[in-house]
Amino acid sequence: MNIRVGFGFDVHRLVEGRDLWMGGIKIDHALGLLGHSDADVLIHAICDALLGAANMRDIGYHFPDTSADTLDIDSKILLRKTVALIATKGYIVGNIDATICAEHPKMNPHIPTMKTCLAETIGTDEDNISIKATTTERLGFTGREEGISAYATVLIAKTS
Ligand SMILES: Nc1ccn([C@@H]2O[C@H](COP(=O)(O)O)[C@@H](O)[C@H]2O)c(=O)n1
Ligand SMILES: C[C@@]1(CO)OP(=O)(O)OP(=O)(O)OC[C@H]1O
Repeated sequence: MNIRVGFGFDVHRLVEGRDLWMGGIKIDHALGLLGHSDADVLIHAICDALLGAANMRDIGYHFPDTSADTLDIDSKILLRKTVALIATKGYIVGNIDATICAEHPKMNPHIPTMKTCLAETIGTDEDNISIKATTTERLGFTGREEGISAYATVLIAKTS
């Protein structure tokens, strides 16, 4: 079996007047992430990791932030399209391990729902999706609550 690893990283700025989308779900919070899309930073990191694993460039290459087609788009659509892109090279998602860096809100209560949502979106078992969260101990831009970042590592596999 041909397996490959990929890594993704993304950052979005926290602002007033936007919804906070994370891992495909809307989380109740005073601030939301700014972006051309819904700015779901976790999904964007996962898309980049999948594309990197398949050596297929990155999310902005396939879904430009200059396009009207991606304005305010639900990032679950981008994730579904990314899974379809790697499938053109014969790859399926093996497993995903991701970390969200956010001072607030607490992600832990939402992680089971995010896992269910992402597993459905990708078409894989929930056990293949690990999501973790950490503060940065009030240090840096995430610690000052100016933004949220996310990291993702993935394994993809070609079964034939
Ligand atoms: N936005 C966050 C950040 C952290 N968590 C959970 O709290 C634990 C402790 O965080 P530290 O940054 O102090 O290590 C962490 O391991 C997570 O379980 C969270 O849910 N949401
Ligand atoms: C997702 C896209 C496309 O809507 O835009 P943003 O929501 O701004 O997100 P980013 O992580 O900067 O990169 C990729 C983009 O092209």
